[in-house]
Amino acid sequence: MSGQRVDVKVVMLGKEYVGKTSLVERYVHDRFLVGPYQNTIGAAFVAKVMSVGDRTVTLGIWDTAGSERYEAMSRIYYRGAKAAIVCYDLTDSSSFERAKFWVKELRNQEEGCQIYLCGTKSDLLEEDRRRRRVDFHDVQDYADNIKAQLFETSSKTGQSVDELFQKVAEDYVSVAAFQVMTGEAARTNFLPATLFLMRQRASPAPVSRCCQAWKRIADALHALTVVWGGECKE
Ligand SMILES: Nc1nc2c(ncn2[C@@H]2O[C@H](COP(=O)(O)OP(=O)(O)OP(=O)(O)O)[C@@H](O)[C@H]2O)c(=O)[nH]1
Repeated sequence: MSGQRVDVKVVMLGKEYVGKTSLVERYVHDRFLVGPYQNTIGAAFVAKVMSVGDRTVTLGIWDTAGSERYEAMSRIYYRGAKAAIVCYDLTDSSSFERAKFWVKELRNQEEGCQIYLCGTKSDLLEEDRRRRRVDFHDVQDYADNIKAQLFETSSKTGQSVDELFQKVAEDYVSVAAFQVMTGEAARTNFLPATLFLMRQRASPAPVSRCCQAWKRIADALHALTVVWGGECKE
């Protein structure tokens, strides 16, 4: 990991053999490894620096093991993730059921995590349409329901792989910009709201002029303290 600062924690989830590692390999190293399948054990981490407009964003990608044997471990890796790429194999309907399992988990455990559904191995459908086992429209309806984005990719040809990760980074940048904006709004609204509260609290009880003057000074000092304290918290 070499202590690199990561902007977005991304976790890859999905049944074993759906092609999570191949997706990461294609995106990070632009290659497709052929040869005997090697299942991931535990999880693997890789960071990739990319650009979104004039911003540099570092994605920290956790590639988890799909085998149910490692399910408990995968849970550790999605903690605090800003984005989850939930993969299923377009030629294997059971892998889509497993994807739904992960979506449910994320919805229950990681509210702030943006979900990207990814149907893998689309090249196999190019070869033979009849191999499709997961209907595009069904998944699109499901994705709309859970407010997820849907991609169909091929790590073999590279189809839509860059687009998927680019979207993850772009969404991160726009959400971060939105948070800065709303943070600003909260700060600018803070002052008038505080003063309004101070005014409510300062409604005068019948006291002497001298007491009133001291009270005003005390209120003003208190208002300053509250405003100052609020600004420091930002
Ligand atoms: N044709 C084709 N085969 C793919 C594609 N992606 C992955 N595969 C193959 O599918 C098998 C599983 O790929 P992996 O990337 O290892 O799958 P995984 O989801 O990481 O598997 P686990 O580590 O067990 O969770 C390998 O034999 C890959 O070569 C693809 O886009 N097209």
